[in-house]
Formats: sequence, C-alpha cells, structure tokens
Amino acid sequence: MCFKEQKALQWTRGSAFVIMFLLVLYLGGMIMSKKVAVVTGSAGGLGKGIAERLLKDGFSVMIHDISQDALTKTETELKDLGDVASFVGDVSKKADQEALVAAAVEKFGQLNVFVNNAGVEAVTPFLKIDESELERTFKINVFGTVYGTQAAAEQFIKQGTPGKIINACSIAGHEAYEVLGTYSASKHAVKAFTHVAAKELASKHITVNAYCPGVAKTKMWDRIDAEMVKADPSLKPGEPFAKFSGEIALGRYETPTDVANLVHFLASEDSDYITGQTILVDGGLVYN
Ligand SMILES: NC(=O)c1ccc[n+]([C@@H]2O[C@H](COP(=O)([O-])OP(=O)(O)OC[C@H]3O[C@@H](n4cnc5c(N)ncnc54)[C@H](O)[C@@H]3O)[C@@H](O)[C@H]2O)c1
Ligand SMILES: CC(=O)[C@H](C)O
Repeated sequence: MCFKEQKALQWTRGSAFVIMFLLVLYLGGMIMSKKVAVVTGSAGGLGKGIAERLLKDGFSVMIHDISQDALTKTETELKDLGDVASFVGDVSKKADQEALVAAAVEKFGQLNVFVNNAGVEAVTPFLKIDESELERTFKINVFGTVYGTQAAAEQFIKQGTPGKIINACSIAGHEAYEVLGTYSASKHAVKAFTHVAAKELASKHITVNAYCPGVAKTKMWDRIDAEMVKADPSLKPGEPFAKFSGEIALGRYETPTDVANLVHFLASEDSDYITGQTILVDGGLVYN
C-alpha cells in the first residue's frame, strides 16, 4: 500500500471512530433525556390510565402493584406504547417503596416523576369503625403516600435534579362522606402531607401536588357500591353509585382518562410553578 493509500485508510478509520463516538453519545443522551415516571397501584383503574397517558407523553414508566398477576397482564397490554417495566410491592412498606425507586433507576437510569396512586376504600358506619379498618386504610393511603414521597424525594436529591411528586387525593379529601369516614380522614391526611411536603421540599426544586377525583367507575367504586348496599339494605346494587354520580354537574361519571389528563399536566413542565395544590377533577361535585 502506498503512502497516500495508508493516509486515506487512516482518515477513514478515524472518521468512522468519531462518527461511532458521536452516535454513542447521541443515543446515550436520548436514553438519559427520556423522563422516567413511577405510578403505584397501576395494574388497573385510574393508575393504569395514568401510566398509559405518561407512556404516550414519552415517559419511560415503571408500573407497580401489589397484585403480580394483574400487573403482568397490564405490562403486556401497555408494552406497545413505549418503555414500560413492572415492579411488585406494597406501598404500606417503606422498604418496598425504596426498592421500587431503586428498580426504576436501575432499569431506566433516573427518576423524574413519582405518582402515589395506590389506595383503598373503607365503607363502614361511624360507630362500627374498628382498629383493623383504621390500620389498613391509613397504612396504605397515608403511610404509603409518605413512604413513596420520601423514597422519591431522596432519589431526586441524590440525582441533584428537580422532581415531581403527584398524590392521589379525592373529593373525600375536601369533604367527609357518611360511611366513608375512615377513607375521608385518610384522604384529608394525604392533603395535609401534600401541603407540608411541598413546603419542605420546594428549596430542593421538588414539587408536590395531588389530583382529587370525584366518582370513577373502577373496581374501587364497584366495592364501595356493594358495601353501601350491605350497610343499608333499602338500597339496590348500583344505587349508591348512581346517587353519587347523579350529582355531577357535567352529567357523567369520571373516566381514567379524565384523571390522566390532569396528571399529564402535573407531570409536565407546564406545571413547574405549581406546588402544594390538591386539584379537584370531579366534573363539578365539590366546590372550594
Ligand atoms: N375510583 C374513584 O372514584 C376515586 C375517586 C377519588 C379518588 N380515588 C383514588 O384514586 C386512586 C386509585 O383508585 P382506583 O379507583 O383506580 O382504585 P382501584 O381499587 O380500582 O385500583 C387500585 C390499585 O391499587 C392496588 N393496590 C391496593 N393496595 C395496594 C398496596 N398496598 N400496594 C400497592 N398497590 C396496591 C390495587 O391492587 C389496584 O390495582 C386511589 O388512591 C383512590 O383512593 C379514586
Ligand atoms: C372513591 C372516592 O374517593 C370518591 C368518594 O368517589
């Protein structure tokens, strides 16, 4: 090979190397710049709708639930929408919440949004509320929200990035409903923790807000309806749901998409100047 040919070969190899290097940097940047969201209790109901919307928005999403079977089914359904992975855990256990955040970071490289969606209902006349109902409801709805917020905030601080925490509150966090005393009290506590976490974490560029749905026909409301009928035998199945949703000003019950539209906004840069808010998304039921 003559000197000219050797030079040309060297130049070609050098250019190929530079192009490969830039490509790796570009692809690496693309992967790292893709925002990452965790949604707890997202095997079904409102959480699944939220996960679906965030995937469509371009987030990598870690879905999560206590039910392995339901979670596996949902992951399969969502996988064509984008980067989705799943993690089984119980929100009421601090170690599970820390493991959830660690799994999301290991899988997708970072964390940007954490949605404390998982929650349970409790339907009992006040005089019959017992210790086990109080413990179960508060452990999942309140302890769960606190542990999720702490785990996410610790990660945002470690990353040195801003972060967004979005909690599931309810109309029952603004009003208190008969036979929903324990549940209403738990959602009032979620509202209080949303306020205080927003105040304490603002200096770290972490925002904390909540969505407060009204009446959505998920499995939760199927169970509430059945329990309300049990508590008042004069009611027929479907009547409690019809009564609650019949009072909605916009004339229809809520869908997971209605809730996901608000969470989409709270997870986006458009909500950067909003923190400590518990926003009603109820079609016109509670006004404050
Ligand atoms: N459905 C409504 O009308 C309504 C109204 C206001 C607020 N909310 C709130 O929205 C959230 C979602 O409600 P939904 O109607 O989709 O409920 P849902 O019962 O249909 O779904 C909740 C999901 O959370 C999971 N979950 C329950 N306990 C868990 C735990 N300990 N750890 C992890 N996952 C757990 C369940 O397996 C389920 O997949 C709840 O916080 C609820 O209080 C619902
Ligand atoms: C389930 C819920 O939070 C309201 C009462 O519909």
